[in-house]
Amino acid sequence: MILSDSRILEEIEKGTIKIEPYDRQCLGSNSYDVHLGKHLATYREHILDAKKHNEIEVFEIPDDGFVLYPHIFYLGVTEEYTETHAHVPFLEGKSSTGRLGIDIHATAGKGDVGFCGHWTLEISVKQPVKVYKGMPVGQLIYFPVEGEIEIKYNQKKNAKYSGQPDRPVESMMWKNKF
Ligand SMILES: Nc1ccn([C@H]2C[C@H](O)[C@@H](COP(=O)(O)OP(=O)(O)OP(=O)(O)O)O2)c(=O)n1
Repeated sequence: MILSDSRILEEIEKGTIKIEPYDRQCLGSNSYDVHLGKHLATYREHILDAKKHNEIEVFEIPDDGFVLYPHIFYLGVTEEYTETHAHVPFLEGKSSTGRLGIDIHATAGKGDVGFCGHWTLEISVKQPVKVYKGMPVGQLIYFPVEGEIEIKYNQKKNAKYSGQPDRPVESMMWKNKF
């Protein structure tokens, strides 16, 4: 089951879903449109190492847009800060974004109950494409959860991406023990 527009509105009123900034126009029949924040980032090194802290270079998208290229992997961020306290939020692309050859996540679309923060986007493109800050880029959908959650994401000690700021956040895989 996915929450409908009226159910998303009810949860916003209850405070179990928070979306800031919020605009009623962005609420679809069963999703909420999120927008590209003003910062993008790329990794400093060409060869990444899953055991190491790979650092990123953050830069601002100029007012007249920024061209993304297929051979470069970008991290982006949603303009929206969200909190989801009782449902599982999923970040999906928009069809209009997909039709421009833009993927907004590499493998992780699922969020966690209790996630609070801006969403980091894992962006790759099929052909060069100019993007703009504030453009609609994805949509959040919400699934009800079966059963009690023992520990919500924002209560977990080792949650790596809790409270993400309005800038892209690099992989914290290096914090995993393996
Ligand atoms: N494209 C995405 C997908 C998820 N998230 C956020 C919402 C999730 O609640 C949080 C953690 O996502 P995962 O559980 O997939 O991440 P990890 O398992 O790598 O991290 P952790 O060990 O902290 O759970 O990151 C994000 O910012 N951007």
